[in-house]
Amino acid sequence: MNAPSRTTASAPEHLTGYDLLRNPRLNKGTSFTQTERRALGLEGLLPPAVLSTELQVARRHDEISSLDDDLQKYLVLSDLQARNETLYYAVLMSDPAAYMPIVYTPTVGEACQKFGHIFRQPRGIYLPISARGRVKELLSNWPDKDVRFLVVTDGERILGLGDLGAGGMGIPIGKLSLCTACAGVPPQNCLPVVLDVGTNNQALLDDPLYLGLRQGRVRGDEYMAFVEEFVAAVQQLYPKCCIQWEDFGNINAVPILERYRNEICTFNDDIQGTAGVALAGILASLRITKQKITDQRFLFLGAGSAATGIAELISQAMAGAGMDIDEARRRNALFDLNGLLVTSRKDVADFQRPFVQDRSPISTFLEAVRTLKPTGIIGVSGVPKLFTREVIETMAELNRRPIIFPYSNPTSRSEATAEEVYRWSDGRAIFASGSPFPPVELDGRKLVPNQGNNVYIFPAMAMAIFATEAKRVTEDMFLTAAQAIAEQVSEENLAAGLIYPPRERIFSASLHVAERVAARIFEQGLARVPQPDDVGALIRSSVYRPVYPV
Ligand SMILES: O=C([O-])CC(=O)C(=O)O
Ligand SMILES: [Mg+2]
Repeated sequence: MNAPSRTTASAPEHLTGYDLLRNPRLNKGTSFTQTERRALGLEGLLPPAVLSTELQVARRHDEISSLDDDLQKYLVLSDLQARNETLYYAVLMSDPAAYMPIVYTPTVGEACQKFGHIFRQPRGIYLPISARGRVKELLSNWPDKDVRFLVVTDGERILGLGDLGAGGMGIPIGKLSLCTACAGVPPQNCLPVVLDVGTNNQALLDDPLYLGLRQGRVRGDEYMAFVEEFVAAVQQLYPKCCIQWEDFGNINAVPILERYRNEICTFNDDIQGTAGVALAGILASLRITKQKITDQRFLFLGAGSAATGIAELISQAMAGAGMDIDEARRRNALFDLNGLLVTSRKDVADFQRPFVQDRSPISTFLEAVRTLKPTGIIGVSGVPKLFTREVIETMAELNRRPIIFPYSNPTSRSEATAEEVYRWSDGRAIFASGSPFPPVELDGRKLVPNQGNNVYIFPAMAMAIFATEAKRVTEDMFLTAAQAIAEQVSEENLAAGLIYPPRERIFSASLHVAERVAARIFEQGLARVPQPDDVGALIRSSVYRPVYPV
């Protein structure tokens, strides 16, 4: 059944001629009909042929596939977004598996690194800390007045690439493109934001083309006051808006989430979204190994907020299966630059404490694997190549089907490649990486690597929140999302080692997740709309489709 669905909003004002062609939300390019051209003063401004959306999509597809440089493809797509928003989404949604690696990881990482050098047209809101006291005024310049989903970064930890300052804007833009393309959140309700508090990246500070504030990062009380002003302004201007925090350094990510999670509708994607996708992958892996979650032990490479976020959600799932929560947390060990996090270490932060092991220090990751005998290792270090041959071989000796998740992004930061992990484990590893890898041939078998990326979570979460006007985002919603992803993996997929729904089907998979999460939001009494009889129909009727306004 086709529920009525939202398309691009039609013009409140009646634009004509070039004003219409230059309005990306209303522009149809060569798809304007003869009647529209006559009525809207477009005759003569367009070549005479009228093309269907399908042909327009095919034209862009041909153009993009003829380019061999991914950054060029990224630029073609972002120019399209600035020119014809409907067509941009029609292109992305026509082949998400092909276009995600361009508008998202890994290519978006390069776009952020080169931001000042490739800048063309503005998108989103830039809030420099020099505008403290006027944040609401700046935010009010955004043309859309019903912002319901906002992704914000301060650029300090962009993927695994580090501090990219204002160049981090590429991330909120890319994440929100996927909220629309993968789960149908209407673009007119989305807002990308950068909090520009300076950068400590000297190469950027020395680059004449750098576009952010040319100063070191502001920290401490002044920083928090700026964040506070931002949150208050968002609350006043857009009372139904959810704030997604993205790619903040640990030093701010953890306190910001703690400060606001019980006050407003908000979540941190790197902590909670990544946790959801990791747990989903583990739940599906257990369907392959026929083991229980309470029999698992995980060792994390990296002990930042992504690691503790995943470790905590796994612990909650173990506790849900009957295990004591403290015992569950001890089954998730963290390893960082200074070794295993053990009780005798003096440099443990509060957010890491639940996972600290009561044993003697271990200084190498290989030794930690040998001693703790994990069933799975998860890489969230941002440092490439740390899952060495010995580490993978040891995991394969310890486990018939070792779980190996090098999650760091982009591809250049992955703890191991798919090919390495499959080769060193004789094809037995259950592998998922944050950024995509191509299929691997091993002894005549074709192995298809999984992409364990929070893209399976945050667009669906955004849609559930949008449709229900949720008041809060709870851990329980991420547990539900993880289960809703894992339950969609077919037996046939599992037999081929696949632990996530195929990316080709990410739209329908996300709508399923959104429906399950929305149902949970109603159950928890967190919705601000009346509970419908059919939550699926509510989701479907909230979904944006890339169809031109009539
Ligand atoms: O953006 C991605 O691909 C996943 C993510 O949140 C990160 O690595 O920070
Ligand atoms: Mg991120």
